[in-house]
Amino acid sequence: MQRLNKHNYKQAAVRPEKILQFGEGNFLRAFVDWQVQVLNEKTDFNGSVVVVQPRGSEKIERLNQQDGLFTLFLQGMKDGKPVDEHMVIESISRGINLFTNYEQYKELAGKQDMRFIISNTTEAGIVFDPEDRLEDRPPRSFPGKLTAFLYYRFQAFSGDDSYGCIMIPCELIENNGEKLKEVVLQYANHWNLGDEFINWIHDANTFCSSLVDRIVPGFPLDSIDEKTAALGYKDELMVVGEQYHLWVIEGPDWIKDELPVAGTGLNTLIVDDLTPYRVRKVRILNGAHTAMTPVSYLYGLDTVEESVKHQELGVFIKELVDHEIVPTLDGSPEELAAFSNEVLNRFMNPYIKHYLLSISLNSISKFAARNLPTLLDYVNQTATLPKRLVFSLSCLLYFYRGKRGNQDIQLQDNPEILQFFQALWGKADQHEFHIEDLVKNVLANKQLWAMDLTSIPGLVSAVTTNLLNIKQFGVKEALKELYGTSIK
Ligand SMILES: NC(=O)c1ccc[n+]([C@@H]2O[C@H](COP(=O)([O-])OP(=O)(O)OC[C@H]3O[C@@H](n4cnc5c(N)ncnc54)[C@H](O)[C@@H]3O)[C@@H](O)[C@H]2O)c1
Ligand SMILES: O=P(O)(O)OC[C@@H](O)[C@@H](O)[C@H](O)[C@H](O)CO
Repeated sequence: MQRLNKHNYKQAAVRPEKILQFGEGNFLRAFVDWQVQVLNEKTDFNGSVVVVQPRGSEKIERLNQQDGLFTLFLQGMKDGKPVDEHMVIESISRGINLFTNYEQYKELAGKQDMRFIISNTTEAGIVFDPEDRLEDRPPRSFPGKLTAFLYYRFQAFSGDDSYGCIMIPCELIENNGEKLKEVVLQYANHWNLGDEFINWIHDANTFCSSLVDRIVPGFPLDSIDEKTAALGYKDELMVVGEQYHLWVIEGPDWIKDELPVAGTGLNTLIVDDLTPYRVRKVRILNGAHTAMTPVSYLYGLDTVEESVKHQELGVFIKELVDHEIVPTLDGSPEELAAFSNEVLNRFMNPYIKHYLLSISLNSISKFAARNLPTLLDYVNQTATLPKRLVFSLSCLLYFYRGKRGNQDIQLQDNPEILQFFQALWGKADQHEFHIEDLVKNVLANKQLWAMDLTSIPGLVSAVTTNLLNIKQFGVKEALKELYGTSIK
């Protein structure tokens, strides 16, 4: 069977290269590159995307072997109806391998049409690396690469303000635009690029913060044979996402002229302040994902859909959202309720297998970022503990023991975190350590939580009780114990 590329499929329309994209991953392809395709189809945007890989190069080679083409499956509810559609995305013109073709990257910086710079380099990507140098081909970090690109552009146009860029980072961190600008300026100083360049960064360039929302489980490993047979070609870059999408971009109003999303049907908003959108999305959607993962996985389930449809866990998750997350948020209760219902419906998407194990990547820092603020707000507001969130935290500690029954769990987190838990559980399992000591050790670790959680009244005792029940009777029984009786 032939591979998807321009010879076997069709040559994509040649369009000016207006967007540089840091990230070849599933999410950006199913979200940004799809949106660019919609803009090209429905407006006079007429632009294509050049992709560079923030780390490594092997995926860029794969992208070029397919001439930037890939198949996107969008599956889920749209306007109240189930929709299962697929399309070939043609908006990527090429990928540049920064290790072998760095000159192409420098040349691109000098092209007049280039205007937008988009990134998704995970929560770990927007960092300063003092070892990076301008002479590196390429600098290691994403902001190092970006600063070099902006400097080549500044030089190519002799500092002309008309040739600045609009940066729209998609990393799920607070104030991603501001953070990115800060690190770029740090490099500009570190590399002594001069005041003129620094002024040009301020005056000619715009750094927008943005918030993204679309569930993208990625490559359809489970159904690849079936999908390949139906398509009639091989596609190593196939990607599956839900129908729902939201992109909130915090930036000046004039961006609407350059990114003409109005009237396209895209749920892309250009706003003055994205804080309310970010807080509710991260706390409700990501918070529920992260909180359900250790509970459901240890219960014996594998996917989000199974969890929210499960007789007992479905109730647990809904109550966790409705009674513990939502009441801590500012905003109209009706709007928050509508949003959380929509999220739970999206989790029930029958087309999408979203594996709990894939969500479990870096669960400790995710719990700290997505659920701990809720837990603290709840305690401050009610002077009681949110029992479901605390149960989730207890399951999380047990999850990091690395066993579901007799099966090993493929834990994915920083090696130091894994070693920390391994050492504690080793001692607890050998009875050298009481469970309460393990709990105190974990909750007191400021490197995990940026604070000492043992100071929260009653938390050590509640987590210890849960953990003893989980260890002795399993999650199912421990959950019943939590509710006092069996939950319906
Ligand atoms: N998949 C989703 O449903 C979804 C939805 C919204 C947001 N996100 C966010 O996207 C990220 C994952 O992206 P994906 O789902 O496309 O996964 P992916 O593995 O396909 O892509 C990850 C990308 O991040 C880059 N990367 C990883 N670590 C990096 C580092 N330390 N420095 C620089 N670059 C790095 C990789 O090179 C790759 O381009 C997560 O941070 C997640 O929060 C994902
Ligand atoms: O992608 P992660 O690993 O940071 O988090 C897992 C999910 O919570 C996340 O991917 C959501 O599906 C996404 O944020 C929805 O927009």
